[in-house]
Amino acid sequence: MSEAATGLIDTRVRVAVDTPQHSGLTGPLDYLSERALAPGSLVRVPLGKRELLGIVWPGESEQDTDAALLRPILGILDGLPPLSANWCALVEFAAQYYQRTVGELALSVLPPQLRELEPSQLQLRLKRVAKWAAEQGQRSQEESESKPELSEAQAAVLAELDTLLQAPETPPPVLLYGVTGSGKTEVYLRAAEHALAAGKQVLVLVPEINLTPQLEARFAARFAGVATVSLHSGLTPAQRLRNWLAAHLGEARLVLGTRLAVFASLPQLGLVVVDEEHDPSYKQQDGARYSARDLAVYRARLEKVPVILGSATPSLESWQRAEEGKYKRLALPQRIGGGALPRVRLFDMKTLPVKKGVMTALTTPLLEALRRRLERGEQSLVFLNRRGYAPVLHCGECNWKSDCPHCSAWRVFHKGDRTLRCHHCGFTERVPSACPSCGNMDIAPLGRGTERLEEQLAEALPGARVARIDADSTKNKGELEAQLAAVHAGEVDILVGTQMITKGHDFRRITFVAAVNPDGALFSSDFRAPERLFALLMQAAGRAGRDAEQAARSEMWVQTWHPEHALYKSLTTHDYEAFAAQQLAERESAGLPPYAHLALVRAEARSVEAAKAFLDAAAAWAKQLPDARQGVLIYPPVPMAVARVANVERMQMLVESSSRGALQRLLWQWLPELGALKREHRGLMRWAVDVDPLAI
Ligand SMILES: Nc1ncnc2c1ncn2[C@@H]1O[C@H](COP(=O)(O)OP(=O)(O)OP(=O)(O)O)[C@@H](O)[C@H]1O
Ligand SMILES: [Zn+2]
Repeated sequence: MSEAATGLIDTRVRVAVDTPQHSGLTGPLDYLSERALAPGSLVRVPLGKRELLGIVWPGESEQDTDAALLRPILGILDGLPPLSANWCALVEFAAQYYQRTVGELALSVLPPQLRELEPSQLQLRLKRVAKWAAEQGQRSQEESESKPELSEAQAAVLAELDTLLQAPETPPPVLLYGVTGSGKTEVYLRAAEHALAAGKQVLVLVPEINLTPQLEARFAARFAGVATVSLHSGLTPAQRLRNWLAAHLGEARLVLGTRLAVFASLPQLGLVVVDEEHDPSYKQQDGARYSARDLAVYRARLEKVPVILGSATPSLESWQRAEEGKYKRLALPQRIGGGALPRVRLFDMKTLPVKKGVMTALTTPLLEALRRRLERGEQSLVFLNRRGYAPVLHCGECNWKSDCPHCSAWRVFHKGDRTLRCHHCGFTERVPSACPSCGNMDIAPLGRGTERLEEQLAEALPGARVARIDADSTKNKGELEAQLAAVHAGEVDILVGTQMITKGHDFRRITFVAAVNPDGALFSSDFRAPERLFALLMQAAGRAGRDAEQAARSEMWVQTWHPEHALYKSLTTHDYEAFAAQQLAERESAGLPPYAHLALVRAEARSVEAAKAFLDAAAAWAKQLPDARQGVLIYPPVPMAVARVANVERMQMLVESSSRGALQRLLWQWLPELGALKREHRGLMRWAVDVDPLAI
């Protein structure tokens, strides 16, 4: 030890650490080590007065700094194989593309517990993982469920996949475009089976935690004896570390997870699947605002493995790439067993007799339709994308409304626990018994959310078993599983819920789906709102008639004031392709993604003026960069849709270019300056950049 210490202490290593943003340190830092360390090794290093976890980063250290100024590393997490070069390359790309530092991103995607682990604790964890893997292996393959016979379309898709896999070059990303209920999951299972049999690890991404149990069960049933782990934010820190280690050590062969799983360490990765690839949840909304779908594609290319993006309503970005031939499109145009998609009926709200006051969502014809299903013993699903009892409470005397004192938003009335709750900042109070402004006792809810809809349905249809699934009804662990199980078991007649119930679930008994108030998104200022609405309604429709025997009489009911709208016309014919073509044409003529590339620079401050002053100054600085600004347009700052949250004013500035490269070049030169600029703007609290933002 002492010999090595004297002889080799000056071996330089580059280490990625999570340096605080204000430190101005952006790249990996140089340290001294007693011995050369493989890139990807985990080490403990000093930074200021602290001791941090770091990753030995690939690449050359800066030889010109004086070795006497460098500090030695403090320890090595022995027994842990290094992170692969591909993993480091993925993180490096993501950090660059989304404008973060490598160290920050790398450390933020590792399980948090890894940071505090003593070497002795690590040894213990490693032993436990080995034991867990041995137990998993004991279930015999024979316990696996039998495989269904493939439909013709599934077989054709798999044959094409096979050809792609056998070609010598890296396969292009595959866009699996399959209508709802067409058996996309079976394709994932078969593709996974191939990869597993070839000794590879498989990564499957799903958009939301609430879809993981169902998928986990399907994979577990098919692959008994194959060590499987999940990775998502609902795990305890200990579970997350264990699962991450299992994947990193190659013990877990199958990894299922939400967006953060795209960064799982998978030394033998052989296949990536992104289910419901259009889903907005794949975009991280704070910190490094990455798109897990896009990174999955990047990672697959890096590792030279196939990636399957599956959806009934692909994102327009992916669809466009398939149209250009950059992605290989494989289609499953029919439902399994020949079941039809539900007939879509647009109900024109204008045909209702005009009455004073709030319109009811439960129109007489809708109640009739629900009653018919009840009589036949069939299930219905009623979809409303707004939770709570009513979005606002209102006083008819003085016009008081339940606004949030801290946000530019209403507080939502939750009847169950008699609270007024702000869905933006969380500010919660008990419902006042009289108007806080004039004392009038008669304050009334305006509009409706799922809670009220549930109540009204139960009143209007006595005897019907009505259940509600939304973020409020599923707060506690196990509630969602229990509620879904009740639906599957036929213990529910009418299921009310938010978009949570429209995605992915393989409900077998539902023959009727109603969207009671979907118009809101038609006229939104966000150019992606129609795309999201269309996908949501197609997904919702997709929950009906999944059992081929009932498919013929399955129906979707859409209550709208705008039945003539092109979006609804495409919905009635289940014509995603027509909708996509129309939207893409609009986007092209308006110069919007995927024909242009966007970034948002956001600022948060105590006052509107401070936020605006910072963004104005930032824009002025960028205008001095003639080279970088080539072909890049910077728009004036505007308030965000919800301008004030928790007493913070939020503004944003759109940056646009038809060239991804030009946009990236500008951001690279520009953003490092904003740190210095922030110091000159005292009122500014935070700024951030969102590359490829989803919501504008
Ligand atoms: N080849 C097959 N033979 C019999 N049943 C099948 C076959 N393939 C899939 N299924 C069944 O068909 C149903 C629908 O399949 P799946 O849930 O995979 O559809 P999907 O395309 O993922 O739909 P969604 O987009 O709505 O999630 C499932 O119950 C599945 O078990
Ligand atoms: Zn609030």
